[in-house]
Amino acid sequence: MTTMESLIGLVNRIQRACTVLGDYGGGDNTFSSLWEALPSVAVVGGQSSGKSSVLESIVGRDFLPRGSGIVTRRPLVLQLHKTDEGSQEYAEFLHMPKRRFTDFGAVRHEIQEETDRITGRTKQISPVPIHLSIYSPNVVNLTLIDLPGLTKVAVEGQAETIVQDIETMVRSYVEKPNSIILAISPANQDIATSDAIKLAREVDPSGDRTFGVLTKLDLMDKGTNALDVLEGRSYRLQHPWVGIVNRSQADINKNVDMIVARHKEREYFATSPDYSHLASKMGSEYLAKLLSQHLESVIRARIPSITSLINKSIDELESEMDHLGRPIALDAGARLYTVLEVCRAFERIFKEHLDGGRPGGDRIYGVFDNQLPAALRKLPFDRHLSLQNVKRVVSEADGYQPHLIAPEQGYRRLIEGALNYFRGPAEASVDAVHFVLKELVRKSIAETQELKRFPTLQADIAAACNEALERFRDEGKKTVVRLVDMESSYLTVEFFRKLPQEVDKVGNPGGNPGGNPQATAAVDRYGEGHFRRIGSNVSSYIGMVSDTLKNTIPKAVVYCQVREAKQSLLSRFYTQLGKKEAKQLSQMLDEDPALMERRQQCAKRLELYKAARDEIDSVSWTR
Ligand SMILES: Nc1nc2c(ncn2[C@@H]2O[C@H](COP(=O)(O)OP(=O)(O)OP(=O)(O)O)[C@@H](O)[C@H]2O)c(=O)[nH]1
Repeated sequence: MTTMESLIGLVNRIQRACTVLGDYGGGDNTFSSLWEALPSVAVVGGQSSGKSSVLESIVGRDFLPRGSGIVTRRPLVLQLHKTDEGSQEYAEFLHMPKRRFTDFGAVRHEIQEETDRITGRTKQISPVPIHLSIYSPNVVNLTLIDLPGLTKVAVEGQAETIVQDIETMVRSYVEKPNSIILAISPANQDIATSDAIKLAREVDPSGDRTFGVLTKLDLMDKGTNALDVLEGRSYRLQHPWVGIVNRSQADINKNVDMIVARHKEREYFATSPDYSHLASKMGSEYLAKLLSQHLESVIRARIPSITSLINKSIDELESEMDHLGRPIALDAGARLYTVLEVCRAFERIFKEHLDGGRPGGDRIYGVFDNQLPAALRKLPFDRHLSLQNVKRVVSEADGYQPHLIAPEQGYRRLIEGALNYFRGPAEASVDAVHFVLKELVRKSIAETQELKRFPTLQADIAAACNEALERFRDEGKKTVVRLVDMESSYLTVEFFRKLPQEVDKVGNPGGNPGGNPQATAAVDRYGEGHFRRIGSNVSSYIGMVSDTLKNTIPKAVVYCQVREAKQSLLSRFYTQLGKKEAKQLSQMLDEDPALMERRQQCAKRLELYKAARDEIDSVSWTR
């Protein structure tokens, strides 16, 4: 069975971890707050209602700052730990963990000093809590949060907004559903005017989590009593009202000991004609026990939901941390490793785009299968091999002496002229593939999760890839143009060997294969049929070349561009990287500051939740 001590102690430890890691609610809303999930008792009351007195009575010690105006200007998280009878009482602040305070006057002084450290000596308020733990045999295990007293008017030296600021801060504590409200009202004032009850009614209309405390019962006018309130007739709450008699100002001035004051209070109720029937359920000691039991039962009920919040938050934070990437190491070697790792991740994605697995590589095949053949088909060979042009080229090639057999020069000029047209589609294929590759680089950079954190490295990789792709494009162009030039430099002889026979056949419709070609040529030399035949011969030669180039251009493009991009897109970049100094490497890894900040916050949060999970696990083991 989990002990009460361990449960309240558990929440105390988690609360301390929360404060150390900056989670005290109300702050950064991008994270779910663990603090807000923890049950706590918030002490609320108007100024001079007796809040400090109630807290001191519960502790049995005089340790809170006193004075005029707003004394409590930061929340005070007061964690009470019961120790063995006879052991020495001491106090500890979270902000100075090494020091044990046995002098409670010094505790008061430190609360004042620590308040001023954040708020300055002005009368400003701050939501950052002060954590104070008190270890004593005279307390019960309990955690209370003392909040600034609600006020109605700003006094000299205070900002006009102070009234609202205090209410906003107090409200932020009491409106969360896990907060138990200790609403302090003085008995010598009409309950209907109580600031504490007014606020409690707003945030907890059912009165489920409000404990009403009535102070100053001894200061009520003679002949009146507070039974209507204490017995729940004036304002009904789910929990019974508790009446309190604290030290009067005169007692404080006389330094009446708190333990003596507790005795006096007990005596007051025991002997009071009005309240003796309620005596066992009145007084600060009873209040402390009641709260402790209630807090314990609330914590017990909340543990499963706190555990699931913790586990859910750990999962979320871990996946966010994965997403954000690990923090970057400081030494040059580790930085170089990080850069290489990121580059490799990028290259992996780029290759997936080319090889399949990710889309885009198919567009390269699209260039070879559609764009190139379409461009080849569109070449203006009809114009080039029109009767008129063939006639002109052949005649010009013959000069003053017409050809005798086949117009060799004419053929060559016509073919060379036609072959030149192939340069266009060849170079266009190189360009088209270049743009596909460039687009794939852009996509791959965007898809490389690891690169997202490093805008500079992203730009460097993009520049290196584009530079490499330009080089591959140049090489690709040279190669395809060379393929075309090769076609011009040496024509396929075999094709032409067949020509005289064909000419012969055409010239000899009778089909005499042994006929004299010279004679036939001489007959047709100036006829249209002769030029048409030349045109059609050249056309079929060009068709043959076109078929060849349709196959060889893609080979050249893949060889020079695609294969190179796969194998050595970042080769030069890697060579340069090896020469870089630590400083240049760290410039490459200059993360987006917002991302760095977010990672730090996530890491802190994760630490908090893991610490909290360990705390909960440790309690479970003691069951
Ligand atoms: N006689 C008597 N005096 C009380 C009682 N409770 C508080 N007082 C006195 O009322 C005055 C205000 O009490 P505090 O405990 O300082 O009240 P507080 O709400 O903490 O006041 P601030 O911190 O100024 O908001 C002090 O002089 C107390 O001695 C009580 O039950 N009986």
